[in-house]
Amino acid sequence: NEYSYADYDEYYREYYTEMYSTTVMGSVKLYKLEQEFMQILKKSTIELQKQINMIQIYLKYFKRPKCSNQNECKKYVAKPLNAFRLMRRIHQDWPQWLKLIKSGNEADYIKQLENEIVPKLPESHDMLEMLKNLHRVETTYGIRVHDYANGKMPKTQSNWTLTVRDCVTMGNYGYQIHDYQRAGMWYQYALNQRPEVNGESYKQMLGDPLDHARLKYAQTILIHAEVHRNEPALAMQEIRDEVEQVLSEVDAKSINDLVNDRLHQSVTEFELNDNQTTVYNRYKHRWAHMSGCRGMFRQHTNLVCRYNFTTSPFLQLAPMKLEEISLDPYIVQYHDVLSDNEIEDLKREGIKGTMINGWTSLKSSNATENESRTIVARVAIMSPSLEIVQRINRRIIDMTGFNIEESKTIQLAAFSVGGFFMPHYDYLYDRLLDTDVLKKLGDRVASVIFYAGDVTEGGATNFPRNQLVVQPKKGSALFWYNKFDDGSPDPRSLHSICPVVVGSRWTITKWIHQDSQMFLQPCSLQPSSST
Ligand SMILES: O=C(O)CCC(=O)C(=O)O
Ligand SMILES: [Fe+2]
Repeated sequence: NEYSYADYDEYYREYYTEMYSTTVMGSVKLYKLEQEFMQILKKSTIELQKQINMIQIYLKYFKRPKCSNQNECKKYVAKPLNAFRLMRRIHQDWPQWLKLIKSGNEADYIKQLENEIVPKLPESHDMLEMLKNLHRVETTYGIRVHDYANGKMPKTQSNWTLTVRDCVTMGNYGYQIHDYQRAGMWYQYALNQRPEVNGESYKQMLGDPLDHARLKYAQTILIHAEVHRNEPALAMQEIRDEVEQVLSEVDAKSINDLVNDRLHQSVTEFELNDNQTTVYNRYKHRWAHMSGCRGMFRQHTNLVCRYNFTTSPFLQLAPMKLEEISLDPYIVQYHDVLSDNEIEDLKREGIKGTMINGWTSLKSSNATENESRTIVARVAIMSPSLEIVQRINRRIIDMTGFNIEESKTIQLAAFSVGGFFMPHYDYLYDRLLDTDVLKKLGDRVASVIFYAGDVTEGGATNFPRNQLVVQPKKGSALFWYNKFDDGSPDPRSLHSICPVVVGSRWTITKWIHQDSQMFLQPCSLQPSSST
């Protein structure tokens, strides 16, 4: 399988290009870029002001009596020196003034904007990725638009408010992906906002967002109603085309009447159907994933915390705090297994190396240009030659008793807001075992996830089939089996990651492969043997 350069280019872009939207660092870069932009704009006002001052002086100083008819003009130029001065000014001075005015276009600040800001602007796929992330948080947690726009997350309050333009953009995204329920709520919210301070000036420059929102809202109302009346009869896109066609033919007043009528109802039809249109309810596991993320699983009690002394000789000296999350299937969380310093070392090395985009799925061979794949995290595959990686591998051996001789890399992942993973199995079974590396290593019998940080809100590891969620806790590690002792896959190991709501989520993933374990006793970890 050799890559041509063209393929490699594509590969490079897909996996290596850092987007602003997918990491906190990316957002920091954007924040700095905006500050730079503001600096340059500030400079531009000074330069422009200078120019304005000069022009005003010119206008004042060279003020002439206005000649409103032929005779008056004649009278002025009849004085010979006036004619001379007129000639001289126009011949000598005016070109200079023209130059001054034109120089505005070559001003430093414009060059700076072009050279330093424009090349760094985010592209539309970057913006799209961010909208996907926000939409995922919104729909997974069922956050109301009013709350979202005011930073009120299910568990934490953040200090932000979205502007009308922000809300219309959220609406447009919903509309674009056929989520008319969310689109309707965002448009409605935007249209109900009081006019912004300086709104008129913004409108002049950026256009009136509400003009557009009014029409979109009307379209959304009709599409939403039609979709619910008529679900299987027409495809979404057909309904949309039809509604857009109909509304392009009616007068503005009818649209306004429709919009105004709806706007003043306090609870809209959109809100009433809260979980009908999200994609999640079409799939059982997706639904369970969402329930878990929303905190709807029952609480598990009767489990214990204890110290693990037994897995390795080392543990007899430094036992690990172990919390049983579930006995069957066996899922445990080790606490305080990574120190803050180790975490810092690891992140530093990870960031220093190459981080690549972690995608939701492999690119299918018949993928079209804008296939709906999503970046879930930035990932670094870290080499076992690094001291910190050796330490962590040592820790994994101590914790689990497994042999990881053959696969000593570890994977660092950074998820930013919206970062997630849909329910999946870590075992490959017969899926990818035909690749050389995996043939050698064997399937992934067990998985270890270290939490390299706390997450302010969201980001739980979710086991939908067991109705269990585990919130990341800095320095702790989660361990579970993906397969039964006989090597057959355990479907209860299905797991997912709830979207990050606030903050970022750092983890280290280690898959424990089958073949190194041939001569070990995986059942030594069963709770019966260690209590
Ligand atoms: O980070 C987690 O909680 C789980 C990660 C995961 O499922 C994976 O890397 O396979
Ligand atoms: Fe996984």
